[in-house]
Amino acid sequence: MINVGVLGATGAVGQRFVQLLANHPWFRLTTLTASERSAGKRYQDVVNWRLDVPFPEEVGSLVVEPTNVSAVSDLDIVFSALPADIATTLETDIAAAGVGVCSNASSHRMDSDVPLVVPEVNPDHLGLIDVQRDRGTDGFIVANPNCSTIVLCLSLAPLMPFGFSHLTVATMQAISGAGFQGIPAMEIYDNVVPYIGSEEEKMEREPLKIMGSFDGSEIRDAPFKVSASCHRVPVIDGHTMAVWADTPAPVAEVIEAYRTYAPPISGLPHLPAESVHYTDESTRPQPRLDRNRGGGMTVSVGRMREGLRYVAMGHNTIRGAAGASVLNAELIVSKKYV
Ligand SMILES: NC(=O)C1=CN([C@@H]2O[C@H](COP(=O)(O)OP(=O)(O)OC[C@H]3O[C@@H](n4cnc5c(N)ncnc54)[C@H](OP(=O)(O)O)[C@@H]3O)[C@@H](O)[C@H]2O)C=CC1
Ligand SMILES: N[C@@H](CC(=O)OP(=O)(O)O)C(=O)O
Repeated sequence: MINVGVLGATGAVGQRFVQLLANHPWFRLTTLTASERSAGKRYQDVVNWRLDVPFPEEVGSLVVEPTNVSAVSDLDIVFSALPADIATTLETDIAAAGVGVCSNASSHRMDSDVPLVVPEVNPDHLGLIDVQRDRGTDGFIVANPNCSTIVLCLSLAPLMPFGFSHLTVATMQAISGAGFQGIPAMEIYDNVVPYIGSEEEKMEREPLKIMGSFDGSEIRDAPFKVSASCHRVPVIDGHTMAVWADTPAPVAEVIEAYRTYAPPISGLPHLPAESVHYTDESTRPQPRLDRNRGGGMTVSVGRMREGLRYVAMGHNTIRGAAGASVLNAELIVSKKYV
């Protein structure tokens, strides 16, 4: 068993980490951290458990640690669900102390030596860990992308062989994406908010790195352009997006590619049976009906039309956040980096 911890374990993403790690077959969850407000108390006494799954009693008596290097320096891997401003320095310091950091935070995603990984899409980018280790530490940072970016990139995986030069995407993002304190009920109930700070910029640049090529020392960006418009909608979990790609590929061939898509990895506990599920139903995918497919790890795609136009949807705090990091860690272990 590999000893792991969660930074920011009381938050929206932190709770998902705890859900996924409490009974993990490879990882032993020994350490939970949060802010000074929560430190020193038992997790079950301090966490306001808001997930739609039962509280994992087995970790309830763990005492929450303050979030600092010494709290986690004897672990093999830490999962970071910290606000980005806190993650920036802390993740670097933890990696320098010899610990592997699998991060949800946006702080290091675009660093040239940090792999930005979706395991089914760019598992080879983990080679950047060796570039980080050339600096003389066993520790490393591996980031997972923004939650909307992950759903978009998985939905693109079967489409890549057809080629395109310009993507347009309009998102409908769940309120859990803003964190537990993120958006007041009075703003989102009976409403749509057509702005999410920095989200469009992330969706426009992260896919180019993820879909880029790795030559053993650096990533060369993929040669397409993304135009994004991001919107908050009154859905609890599940980011939906309408996508337009400028390819003349025949719809029937594209749908067949989705149906037969097989990722280049296997044998990881959180790899779902289907990473991308194509549905023929004209009113799907829908967040309420489809977000828990594959334990929340499957991205659902439908409404493929000439143009090429389609709709994609994925669970933002599982596939888009905690589940993405856990799958990254499983890939890291399977490739013997830990
Ligand atoms: N929500 C989502 O869908 C996604 C979120 N992310 C990213 O994941 C990270 C966490 O987001 P989310 O879970 O939504 O945020 P939340 O606000 O729900 O949780 C924040 C967590 O960080 C802790 N924390 C806050 N301030 C400090 C501090 N000064 N020192 C140490 N710990 C602190 C909190 O502890 P306490 O309870 O004690 O205050 C809590 O555990 C962010 O970087 C976010 O951008 C990434 C992808 C998707
Ligand atoms: N901004 C995303 C969630 C998030 O925190 O993204 P990032 O990890 O890129 O900061 C949303 O609101 O749905």
